[in-house]
Amino acid sequence: MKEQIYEQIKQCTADHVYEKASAQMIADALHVSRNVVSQYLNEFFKEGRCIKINTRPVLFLDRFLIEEQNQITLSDTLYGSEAELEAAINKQQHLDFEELIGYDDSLQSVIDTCKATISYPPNGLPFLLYGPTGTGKSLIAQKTYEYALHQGLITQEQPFLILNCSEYANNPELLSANLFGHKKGAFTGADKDNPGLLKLAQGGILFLDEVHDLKAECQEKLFLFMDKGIYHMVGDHEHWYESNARLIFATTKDPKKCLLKTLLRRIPMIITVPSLQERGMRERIQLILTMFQAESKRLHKTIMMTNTVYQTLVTTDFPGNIGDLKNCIQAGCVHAYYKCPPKEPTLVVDAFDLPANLVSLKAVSDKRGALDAQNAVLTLADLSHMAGNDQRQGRLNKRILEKFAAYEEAKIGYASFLEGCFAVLDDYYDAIVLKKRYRQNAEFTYVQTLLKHALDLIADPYGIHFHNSDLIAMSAYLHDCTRGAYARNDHEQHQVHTISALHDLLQEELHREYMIAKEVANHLHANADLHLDLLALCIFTLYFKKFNRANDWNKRVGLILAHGYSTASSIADAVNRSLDQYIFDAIDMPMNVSTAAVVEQLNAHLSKMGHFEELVLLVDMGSLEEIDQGIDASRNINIAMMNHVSTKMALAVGNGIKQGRSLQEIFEEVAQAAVPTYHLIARRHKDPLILCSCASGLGTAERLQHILEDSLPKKKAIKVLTYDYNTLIEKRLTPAFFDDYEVICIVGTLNPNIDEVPFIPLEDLVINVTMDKLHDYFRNYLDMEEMRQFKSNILKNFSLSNLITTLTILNPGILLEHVATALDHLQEEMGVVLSNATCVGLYVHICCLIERLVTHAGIDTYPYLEAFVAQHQDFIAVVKRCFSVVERYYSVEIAPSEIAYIYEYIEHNEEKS
Ligand SMILES: Nc1ncnc2c1ncn2[C@@H]1O[C@H](COP(=O)(O)OP(=O)(O)OP(=O)(O)O)[C@@H](O)[C@H]1O
Repeated sequence: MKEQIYEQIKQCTADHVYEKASAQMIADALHVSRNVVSQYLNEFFKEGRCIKINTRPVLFLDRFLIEEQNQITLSDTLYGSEAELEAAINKQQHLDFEELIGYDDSLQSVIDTCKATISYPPNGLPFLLYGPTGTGKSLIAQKTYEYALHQGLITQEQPFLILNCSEYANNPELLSANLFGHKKGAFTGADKDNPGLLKLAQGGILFLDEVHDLKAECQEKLFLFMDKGIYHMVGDHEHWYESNARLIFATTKDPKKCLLKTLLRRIPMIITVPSLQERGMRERIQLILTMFQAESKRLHKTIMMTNTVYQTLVTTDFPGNIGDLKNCIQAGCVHAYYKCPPKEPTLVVDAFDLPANLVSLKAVSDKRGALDAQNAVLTLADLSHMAGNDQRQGRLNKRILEKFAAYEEAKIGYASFLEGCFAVLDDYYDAIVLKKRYRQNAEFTYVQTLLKHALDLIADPYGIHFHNSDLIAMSAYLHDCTRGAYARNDHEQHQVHTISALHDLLQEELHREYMIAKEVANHLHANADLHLDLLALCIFTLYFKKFNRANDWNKRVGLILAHGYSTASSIADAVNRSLDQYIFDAIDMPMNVSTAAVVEQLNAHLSKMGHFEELVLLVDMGSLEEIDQGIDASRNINIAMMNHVSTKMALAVGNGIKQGRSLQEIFEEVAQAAVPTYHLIARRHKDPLILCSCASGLGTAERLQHILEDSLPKKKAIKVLTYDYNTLIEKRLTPAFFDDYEVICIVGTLNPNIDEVPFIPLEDLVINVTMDKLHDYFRNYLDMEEMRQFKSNILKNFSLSNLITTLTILNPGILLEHVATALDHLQEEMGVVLSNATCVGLYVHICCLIERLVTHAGIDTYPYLEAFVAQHQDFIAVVKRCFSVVERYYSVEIAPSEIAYIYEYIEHNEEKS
């Protein structure tokens, strides 16, 4: 509802029917309560969207529309009356030439010349406006005067006077008398002195319209005045009179044919004013709009027109140009006004209201059919859209195309062409941003938000940054693109070839900016259905180049080519972002493509890249020679390649490119730094571990494991595992084992000699010689109290009898007795005395051995068994003898493999002793 009310206000403002912009009238129109409307209107006023005119009733007008229509910025939004508002507008305007439609387009050069000529020191120069009737010559002369006034060239007291020479075509004497003045009695009827217009225009401007009707004699007199500043009044040939009036002439006829050469020589500037036909469609729509607006204001009615009327007005070739068009519109409004009931607020002008000679009845009925089908009744707001917004954009497009035409015709070089385009964009920016000539309505805000999002997403990562005001200018352009399609297409139809040539040039020369523009265009199209046509794409490309003037992205291009779903693009994106510049493009390749396919993709990519001089190529794998040979040889470029890609490296290369260093230098440095270094960091927490491994077999080890587990105060903190003795000595501990465990020590019967891990012989635990070592090995894992407990448990659990009881299922007392006796025999027979520790070790080992044999789990493997048997026959025989009682008692047989281990014990004893 709120926006509906605002729309109503906008409509009333657009149509100049201010009296309908009161709360009551709007409430009636929208069938809502007056109070609701009033509340919203006051909100608009507070938000600064509406102007409030404190009359009775109070009126509300669309502030932005008023500002746009008058091309001003209002500081106040509250006025006592309409007159007060008008005065505020007039005060700000000081517009002079800007009031002319086409002032910065078709009339631009006309106006520039007028300004320059009238300001020429010391007193300005005369000039002649030449153009068909009704093209605005009188108006331009009038505006020149206002300009001179505003510029302080003349004062308020110094007038603008007009002499239309054609009015005196049949009475040249009277013309002369009016122009130069006359003395009393100079001719019949001259009953008093007349100073003449030249004198009256002293210090100001005298506009001599239709000057071709000035007789030769008069032209000569005028020539003398222009030459010497003096003249005779009619009837007084004795005195010379002086005037410093500035002269402006106008004619519809060829000046060379209708003016004396002498006079013509005195007029240094002949300014040709274009006909209505030459004004182009946009200006014509603007003219129609302002003329209808003027009528709407005058008649206090909203004006609409049928499509037929509109079509007629835009297509008819009016011989009397703008004057005729105006007459036609006025006549149409007058006709419609008489048909319209007095209280009807809207005036619809239809084809029958126009002068009969303009519209053939057939055409009317034909167009009526089409009209009904389209239900096309146009409001002035529609016209405003078609002409107003589009005008600026159209001008921008036109000027860019003019620059391009000059480039194509080799009148300017590429650099000047670009600079020229930037200047055009700057002008557009001035018009939109500095002069605040853009109406920031909801639709505009929407376009701006969309564009900002697209630019942040797409352009920003490439280092293209812009100010908010640039964004407003671009949004205004985009906004216009979405609107005045009608006028644009009409106007630019014949320029399709030029536009496509411009497009090709920019794609080639500004390839990267072009690609960004294209991405933005695709984004806008996909997300908001906004369509950028080819020319708009070119304008966006130029904008991006303008924001990025300092960098020549298109000279050296970087390309990352890597396998994987988004490897290359991710690296390129990261580097472009961190260097804040568009350095790398990326090609992502599937994992399993051949080098030939890579080269094919590469060439396809390069062919789209336009003109560049150096290519820096980073590929993740593949032969550089093959790639080099595959690159399209016709490209006249330097190539630097590296078959290695990482973000760090791409960053270093990118940095070198950004700094403008030579490719040789960049790559040398990068290659040197590319040698990889490595460092393994194992931070994972490993479990501390005691490993039990016994030559007496896994069973012994497992029992040992249980004793140790029982002895440890914190069972879970330190793990106890078993490991097969033979595997251990053959294969050692694998590195993976150390990855998982922190092996504190190996406890067992025989030393497996693992370098990295200390060994605690079982017997040492029994005979109690290892307490210091235990302290060293376990201090990192046990606190003082735990250590004390651990040691005391070891003492308790590792007494020989306890150990044997735990390790075997046999009667420990009998078993130990047998083993001790047998070992005593052995020492005797061998003539050796084994150390206490070795004995204890052998007790344990042999007890376990016997139990294994009893339980049929004997060890029949021993590395190098054959060699042992061959070399140690005697020892085997001695053992057999000494242990014959044991063998018999337990009904077992000690195999050579078992004897080999006993041998090792004894041999170690020798090493120890
Ligand atoms: N650029 C313009 N913008 C708006 N209105 C214009 C413009 N040019 C002309 N007009 C309007 O067109 C009408 C004809 O203009 P004007 O009388 O100045 O033309 P002219 O060339 O002097 O004609 P003539 O040669 O017949 O004297 C006027 O009502 C004028 O206000």
